[in-house]
Amino acid sequence: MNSPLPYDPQRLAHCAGEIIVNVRELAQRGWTPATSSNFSRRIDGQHVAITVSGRDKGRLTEDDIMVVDLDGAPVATSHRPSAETLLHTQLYKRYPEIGCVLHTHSQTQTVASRLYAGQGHVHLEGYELLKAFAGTTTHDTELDLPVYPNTQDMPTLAAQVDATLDQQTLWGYLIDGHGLYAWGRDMGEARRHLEAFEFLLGCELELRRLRR
Ligand SMILES: CSC[C@@H](O)[C@@H](O)C(=O)COP(=O)(O)O
Ligand SMILES: [Zn+2]
Repeated sequence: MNSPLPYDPQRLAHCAGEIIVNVRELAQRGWTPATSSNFSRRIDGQHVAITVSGRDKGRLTEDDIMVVDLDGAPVATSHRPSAETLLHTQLYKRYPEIGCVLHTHSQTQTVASRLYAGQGHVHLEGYELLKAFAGTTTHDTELDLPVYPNTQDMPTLAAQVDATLDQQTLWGYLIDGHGLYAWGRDMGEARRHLEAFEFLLGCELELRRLRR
């Protein structure tokens, strides 16, 4: 007899469904080129649904979503999780209220990451859309979106993210030449944050072009 699963399969099906529907829309905008990007959703206090490594994120099915524990180890599956699983699980581990992490590779995100890598952050100030970030109630605010150097060494990157999180509340960050991570308490909030960063980075790039 098969041993029972350590998570609720109905909850997994719900999380996988949310990922499939939302990521299809993000992919249609061109934010997940060439199998890039990865996505996850918290199932419960110890388990996370995450995309299988290397899959075409624009055509996800239930077989492309697997379960890992908060250390990133696969649970009841032989699939290989995203190469960047640690960047997801570090957030779920640190913040019990976080329910969703979205990572995309749009052109706007990637170009902005290149332009602002030297500075280490993108300063965002004076935009009405800053109110899209949870906890912000006025446009009269500012935030620095960090830009970390790219590396294939996930523990190194995760340690840099952790160090920043010790200093300030964040809803996302850029990786140089790579893309954006954004998160939230549920899919809707994570997606709102992702879309807000995309829009604000687009504004910064356009302003830079016009001021040249
Ligand atoms: C296809 S290049 C992009 C990858 O190296 C990586 O950055 C990425 O976002 C997707 O990796 P994955 O292992 O499929 O989750
Ligand atoms: Zn990536």
